[in-house]
Amino acid sequence: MVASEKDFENAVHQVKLLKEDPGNDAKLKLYALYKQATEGPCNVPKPRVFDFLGRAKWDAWTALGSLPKETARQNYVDFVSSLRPSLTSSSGEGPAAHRSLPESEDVVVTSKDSITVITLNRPAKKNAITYQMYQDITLALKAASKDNSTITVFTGNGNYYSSGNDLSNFSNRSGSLQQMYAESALTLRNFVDSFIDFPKPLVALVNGPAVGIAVTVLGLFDAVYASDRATFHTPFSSLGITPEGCSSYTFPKIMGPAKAAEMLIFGKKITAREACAQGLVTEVFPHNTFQKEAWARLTAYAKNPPKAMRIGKQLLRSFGKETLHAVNAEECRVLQERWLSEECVNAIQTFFSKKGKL
Ligand SMILES: CCCCCCCCCCC/C=C/C(=O)SCCNC(=O)CCNC(=O)[C@H](O)C(C)(C)COP(=O)(O)OP(=O)(O)OC[C@H]1O[C@@H](n2cnc3c(N)ncnc32)[C@H](O)[C@@H]1OP(=O)(O)O
Repeated sequence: MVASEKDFENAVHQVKLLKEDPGNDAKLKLYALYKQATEGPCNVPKPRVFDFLGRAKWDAWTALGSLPKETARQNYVDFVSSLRPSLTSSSGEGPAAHRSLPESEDVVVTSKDSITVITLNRPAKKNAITYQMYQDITLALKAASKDNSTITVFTGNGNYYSSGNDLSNFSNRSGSLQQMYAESALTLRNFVDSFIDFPKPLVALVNGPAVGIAVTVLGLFDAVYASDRATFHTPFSSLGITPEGCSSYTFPKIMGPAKAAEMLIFGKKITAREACAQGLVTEVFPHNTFQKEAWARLTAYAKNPPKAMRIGKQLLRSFGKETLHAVNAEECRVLQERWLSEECVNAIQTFFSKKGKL
C-alpha cells in the first residue's frame, strides 16, 4: 500500500501535535524523509563544517540517495505511526495508526513467563534474514518495547542462530539499483536503530552458528548466552562489504581493537568459548543443556522488578546512544557504496554460482 497525499499531510499534522520531544535522531529522520518526499533527492550544497545542525540535517537527507518521493512519503507516514504513543489523543487517526506486526512465519513472536521471544524461523535457509524479515524484526522490537514483558529474547529455530543477511536480497528486488540500495540502507538503519533504542533488557540465546549481521548486533544486547555449538563469523571483507550493526564501534570497545580487527576485517571465525573470553558472549552452556539452563536463568531474571531493570539499562546504555546512532548512519552510508562495488557483486555471484543457482 502506498501512502496518499492525504495520509502524508495527516502525518505532518500529527508531528506538529507531538506531546513529547521524540529525540534528535527521530527529528532528523522526519526532516530527511519530509524533504525527500516533498523536494526529492538532496541537491543543496553541504553546510559549512561548524554548522553542526545544518550538516546533520544535510547528511540525513543525503543518506536517502535517490529514494523515490512516494517511498519517502510512505516511510514518513510509517515512522510517524511508530511514534504514536507520544502523540496527542486529539491528533486524529492516521491510516497506519494501529499498524501491528504483520503475520509472519519467518519471524515468530511468542510470550512466556513475562518474556517476549522473537524467533528467527527459516531453518531450511539457516535463518538467513530476508528484506521482509528486517522490517518484521524492527516492528517486533517496537511492539516488544511497549508490551508488558520484562525481558525480550532473540533466538533461532533449528541448528543455526542465523546465517545473516539473505544474499538473495541483492537479486530478488525490483526497481533501479540506486533506488534499491537507498531503500536497503534505510531499512538497515531502522533495523539497527531499533536495537540501539530498545528500552528493556535484550538477551540473545545463540543456539548455533551466527554469521554477519546476526553477530554484529550482539554488541547491542545486554546479555548473550550461547550453546557450545555456536560460532561467530563476520566474513565482510570476503563479501566485499564492511561492518554494520554498530560493530565498528562496539567490537573494539568489547574485545579490544586487535581482536575486533581479526573478526571484522580478516573474517576470523571464533568459537563460543573464544567469544566468551573476548566479552562478546556472557556465558556458554553445553548444547545438551543449553535451553534448560538458559531458560532457568531468564525465568529467574524476569521476576526482577521491571522498572528497576529498565532504568538500570538506561543508565548503562543511554550515554553512548548518540554515538551509536551516528556510527549506524555512517556504516549504512558506507555499505550503500560497497553494495555497488565490483568486489561485492562478484562475491555474491560466487556464492550463488557455487550453489548452482546462477
Ligand atoms: C541490496 C541489499 C539488500 C539488503 C537488505 C538490507 C539489509 C542489508 C544488511 C547487509 C549487511 C549484512 C551482512 C551480513 O550478514 S554478511 C553475511 C551473509 N551471510 C553469509 O555470507 C553466509 C552465506 N551462507 C553460507 O556460507 C552457508 O550457507 C552456511 C555456512 C551458512 C551454511 O552452510 P551449509 O553447507 O551448512 O548449508 P547450505 O549452504 O546448504 O545452506 C542451506 C540453504 O540455506 C541457504 N542459505 C544459507 N545461508 C544463506 C544466506 N545468508 N543467504 C541466502 N541463502 C542462504 C543456502 O543457499 C541453502 O539453500 P538451498 O537449500 O536452497 O541450496
